[in-house]
Amino acid sequence: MEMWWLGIIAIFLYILFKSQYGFWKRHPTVPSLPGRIFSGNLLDFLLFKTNFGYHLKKIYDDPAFADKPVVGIYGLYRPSLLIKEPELIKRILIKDFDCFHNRFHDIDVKYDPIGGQMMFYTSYRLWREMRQKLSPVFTSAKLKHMYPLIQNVAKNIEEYLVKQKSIHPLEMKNFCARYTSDIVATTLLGFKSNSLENPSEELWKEIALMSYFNLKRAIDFMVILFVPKMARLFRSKLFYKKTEDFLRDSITHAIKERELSGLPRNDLIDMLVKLSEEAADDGRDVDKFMETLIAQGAIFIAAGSDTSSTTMSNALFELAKQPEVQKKLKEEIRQTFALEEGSTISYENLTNMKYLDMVINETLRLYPVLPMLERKYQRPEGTSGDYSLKPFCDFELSNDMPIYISLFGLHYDPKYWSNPTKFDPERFVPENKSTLNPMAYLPFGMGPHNCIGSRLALLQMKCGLVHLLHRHSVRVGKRTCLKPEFETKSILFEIKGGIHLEVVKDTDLSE
Ligand code: HEM
Repeated sequence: MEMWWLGIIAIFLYILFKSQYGFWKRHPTVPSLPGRIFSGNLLDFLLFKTNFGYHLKKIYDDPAFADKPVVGIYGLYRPSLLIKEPELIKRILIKDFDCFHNRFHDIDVKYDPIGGQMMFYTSYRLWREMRQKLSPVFTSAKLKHMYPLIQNVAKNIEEYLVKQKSIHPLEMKNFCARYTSDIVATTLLGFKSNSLENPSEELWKEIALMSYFNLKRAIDFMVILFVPKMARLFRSKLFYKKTEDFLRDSITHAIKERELSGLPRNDLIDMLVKLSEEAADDGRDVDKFMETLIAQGAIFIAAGSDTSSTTMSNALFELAKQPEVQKKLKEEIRQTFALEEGSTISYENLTNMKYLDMVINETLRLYPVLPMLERKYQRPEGTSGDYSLKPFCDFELSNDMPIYISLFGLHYDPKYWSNPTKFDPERFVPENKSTLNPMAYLPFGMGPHNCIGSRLALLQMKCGLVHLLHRHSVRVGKRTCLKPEFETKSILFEIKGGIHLEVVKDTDLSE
């Protein structure tokens, strides 16, 4: 009898999935990939053979969809759209933001109050409040104020290298991650740490754990990305329990300390203290609101370190492979230091370094560390009807349909970039900028949801690279893998096994 039931359920599921996977066939105006039962178009990704960003690029590059504005895919069982046409991307990210103001992924706030309230994951209402209130942390004036703190950490890496042998093999991802972790400590949390000299620094260890994906965490991310409603069933949370406890304790501690000391530092914690006071004045439940504040501190720590250290180490990898580019950058660094006759570079001079800017832009093009953007269509309140993709495609998006934009695909598309696999900072020479299609280059996203920390990211990466390359060069060594593969479990686009280079004191370059 029970077998009968199982059989009926299996047939029911089969018919359901079959009808689901017929969606794009029923909408032939959209070119699409046929979906496989249960995995849709995600089999390789589900088997960890590929990273989701890389997987989307493969679909983007499929010759069957060359010159197509959109491609219909199945995210597991759900019909979703990959958008390729830059003008349509502009509509989704900017012009029609009121229809696309939420990302598709979702986290159950009751089950995961920290993950679910983070600015990156939360829904529109809380996002808008937090984005408005926290944007002032990243104004030019605030960054200028933070600059000496960043500079101290950057000088520290220079001094650390000076103390090493003349040829020093280093795994750059790890090295840069220690640097960005020390910057998070000083600019966001208000304390000094030195994870280069002291690898057992707690913050560094916790940040390293945040970017570590074991099988369970990789599955948790898949659930959050594709079947968010099942997160509770799978017990999927954004962070490991240990990381969550650390974030809760350290951010609460930093806020309480600052309240007690009353000494402002113009950083994130000052802003969180201010928001907590405003919440008390408005009669909000302060304890509950503290979780909301911790969530914002947590996303800044999580998003602030790994993205920047990955990009910095990717830049060093390309510089090591292309000594001519490195030479040109080092000449700019030398000239900029010479302007000030000392061991430091002012904020203005650093932000005026054109070639450094070009090198970082080109690194972010080749290695968009967050390789895709996502949104979902939601009817604005009080309206009815679906969203038409005309004149690009005769199709209407229905409510909640997921939308993906492949940064990795766009950044390598020969329609927008000549010789796209070549690392060539000259593409970003200021005179060329007007010829680039802004929607084909989106390393920090675009529109109201764009990266709130992009200016801090650029500042810390530039300052770190300048001090690293001030008296040293990087070169390919015996352990360097010149054809690297990418992590398949991580949500970020990271080189597998790290980036092994040799750091050479400039006087010893001839060796
Ligand atoms: C190289 C470094 C970085 C890269 C490439 C990067 C990239 C991105 C991208 C692509 C997005 C999604 C934008 C969109 O959906 O349109 C994003 C969002 C975000 N990033 Fe970054 N990011 C970096 C560094 C940082 C830093 C340093 C912080 C904070 C200290 C930060 C905080 C955030 C937050 C909070 C969001 C969500 C913004 C929102 O939804 O309103 N990121 N970032």
